[in-house]
Amino acid sequence: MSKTIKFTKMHGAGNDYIYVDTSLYGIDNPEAAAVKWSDRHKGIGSDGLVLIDKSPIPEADFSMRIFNADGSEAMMCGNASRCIGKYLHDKGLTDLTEIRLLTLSGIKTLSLHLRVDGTTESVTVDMLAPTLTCRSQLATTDGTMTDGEVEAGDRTFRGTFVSMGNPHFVIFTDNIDDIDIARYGAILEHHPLFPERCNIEFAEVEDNGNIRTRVWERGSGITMACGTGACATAVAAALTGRSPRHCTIVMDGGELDIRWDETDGHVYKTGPAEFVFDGETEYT
Ligand SMILES: N[C@H](CCC[C@H](N)C(=O)O)C(=O)O
Repeated sequence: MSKTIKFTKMHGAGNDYIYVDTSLYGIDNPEAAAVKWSDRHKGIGSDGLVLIDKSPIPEADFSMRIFNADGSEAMMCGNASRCIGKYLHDKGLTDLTEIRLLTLSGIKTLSLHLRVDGTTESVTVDMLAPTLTCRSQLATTDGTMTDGEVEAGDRTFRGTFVSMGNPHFVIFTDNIDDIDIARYGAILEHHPLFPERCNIEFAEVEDNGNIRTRVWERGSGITMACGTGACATAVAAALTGRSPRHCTIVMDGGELDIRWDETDGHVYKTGPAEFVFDGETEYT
């Protein structure tokens, strides 16, 4: 028995997702829906599927789940969290401009920056503190890696592990355009070093201090931007002395402002959130 589902397409710096309010539409197989709907030729086309709901606990206002284009569920999505803030406010589902969002990696606070007409121009998200030691996500003896060597096919890369709930491996290079990201990103995503697979960032610190970063996302491949990846890149750059704790991450789809706060240790990410279109699709 099929039913009509209303969805909204949005993107954060080009990282585009399909958003469904599951307080209105039950999606009992989100993994399969994510695969079907993300297909850019036979489906709606997106980097994945984001489900929004009311929070089941009083400590948060709303909740989110995120599924990559391959159907795998992730702990968190930085770009989607900003779009959720815009979605909830601009669709009149809340008049809060500080929204507590429950995710699988904790409660993130979204601070909306509104235009004169009241619509959401950009959003700052308290992404909480990074995790630098995580034996379940990094198979080293101590669960950490800072500028460590990893073999990937015919190349050796040096990278730093940072978890923002979801795992990231940040590789700094002097020439980002010299790296075949589709080839080496795919190898590294599935590297035995990463028991839960991994998001892979390739980053080049530019003369003006900005960090140009391209990303191969776990479960979605090359995307135009990755919010948690931008946070991980900024943390890895500060950790290894390549950048101060406040920097701009320049991704293919746009720029994200990242600040790793010295006082509370949290990472604050500010960036755009764009509405693309509302649509309907059949769900069986
Ligand atoms: N591919 C990621 C989830 C999406 C994160 C990304 N799109 C972001 O903006 O943080 C993972 O499997 O951990």
